[in-house]
Amino acid sequence: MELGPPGGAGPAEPGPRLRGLRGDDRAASAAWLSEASAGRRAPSVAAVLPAGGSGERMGVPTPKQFCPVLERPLISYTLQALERVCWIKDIVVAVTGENMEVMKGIVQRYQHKRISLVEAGVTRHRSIFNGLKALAEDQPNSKLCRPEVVIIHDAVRPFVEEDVLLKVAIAAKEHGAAGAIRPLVSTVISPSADGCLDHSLERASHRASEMPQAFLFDVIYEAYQQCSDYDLEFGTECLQLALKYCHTKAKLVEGSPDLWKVTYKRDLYAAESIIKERISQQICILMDAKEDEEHVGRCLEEMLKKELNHVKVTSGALCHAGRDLQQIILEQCYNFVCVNVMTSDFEETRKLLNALEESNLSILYPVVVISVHFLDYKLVPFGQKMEHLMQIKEFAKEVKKRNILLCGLLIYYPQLWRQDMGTLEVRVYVRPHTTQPAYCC
Ligand SMILES: Nc1ccn([C@@H]2O[C@H](COP(=O)(O)OP(=O)(O)OP(=O)(O)O)[C@@H](O)[C@H]2O)c(=O)n1
Ligand SMILES: O=C(CO)[C@H](O)[C@H](O)COP(=O)(O)O
Repeated sequence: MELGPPGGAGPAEPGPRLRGLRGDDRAASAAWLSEASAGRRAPSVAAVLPAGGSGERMGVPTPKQFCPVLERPLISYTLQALERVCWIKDIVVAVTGENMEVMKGIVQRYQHKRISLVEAGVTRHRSIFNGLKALAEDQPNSKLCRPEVVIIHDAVRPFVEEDVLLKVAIAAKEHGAAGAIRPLVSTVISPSADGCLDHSLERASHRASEMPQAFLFDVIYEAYQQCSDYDLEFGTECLQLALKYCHTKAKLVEGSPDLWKVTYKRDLYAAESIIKERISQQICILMDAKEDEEHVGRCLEEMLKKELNHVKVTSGALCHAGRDLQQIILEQCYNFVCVNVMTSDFEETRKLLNALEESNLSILYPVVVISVHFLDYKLVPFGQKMEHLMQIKEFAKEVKKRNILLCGLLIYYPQLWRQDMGTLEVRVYVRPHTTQPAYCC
């Protein structure tokens, strides 16, 4: 079952995040990515996401991959993380028949791209095998093609970044198999049948195996085809299958601490706080000037980019940037700076507020909107400008009822300074401590 536009609409921008890659890794990644973006023959890569578990350890009726975190199902964050990676061509998700409609609804609601759904199996290995089968069968009606490299990633590990995906994919191409590892948090011990300690493992020489893992498709598919029923039933390690059935020794790649698997209820709270932390680092700047126009607004944008991790900019009047904005809201951006260069009214800010209200984004978590205007005393007296801008108080009172915190920023910026953009120095705190709407100058 295939969802999303045929051929798979790629993400808007490649956005490779090569942070953390060094020396040879960086060179290999750069080569891989430049081939991918030039449409040349970079290895084709697909991903399989097992999402057919019942989440017994979580102890809630809803399988954990569908549990809401800030109103959005956990699996949607994982899909978002994978579909941002432009060189992953197809994403095959294994879901139980019972949850197939729920999953289709999620794909549709959050407009996930390049997704195909297959029926899960009774164990994780069987679910993964079903995903691989869908990629292996070159069926006439299928848009899926057999990839050269396949990434396997649990649906319940939402914080996977492009750099680790790239590292395991590159290592899999070279070694046949690769997987992310982490240092052990606790020592692993082996109990004997009488419940006493038999022996303990030396912590420093063991590692926790995490996800993502990547394989040459032919290696892991062969391993699953050869796999005994016992291993399909009780096995927990795909790297082990590649070793046991294809004699392929996996390359181990150091992963980040955020790769952990959501397993217990407390993990949902941890996931929520990581998402909130990321939200506070994301900002959308809406600028009513055109992209090529040099203005202090651009200067503000550059400064924000230095301070925050994810800055998105949409330029031009909101009526043109509407689709961009819908997408940004869909990706759960909660901080907006509306820069009014061309006008001194609130038309653009008002359109943004309307779009936010319609989206219901602020139901669970407050949205912050900063409306920025510029002042030149010589052209308009300060008092007059302030009086005009004080209308914002009324808007702010209104939208605060819907959990949108609106405030204004008036920047003194005379014509004289416009030749020298470097003179502007503003610090914008996108999560103001006060919820009192005001204009600061
Ligand atoms: N028959 C199964 C069992 C598990 N999984 C998936 O494999 C991943 C990792 O498994 P795990 O954390 O063990 O998930 P659950 O089996 O759901 O959890 P629990 O063991 O607590 O029941 C999850 O994305 C899960 O949905 C799967 O696709 N098919
Ligand atoms: O960490 C992993 C890879 O090694 C898997 O996520 C883990 O093995 C899944 O196993 P289970 O479904 O039993 O939690």
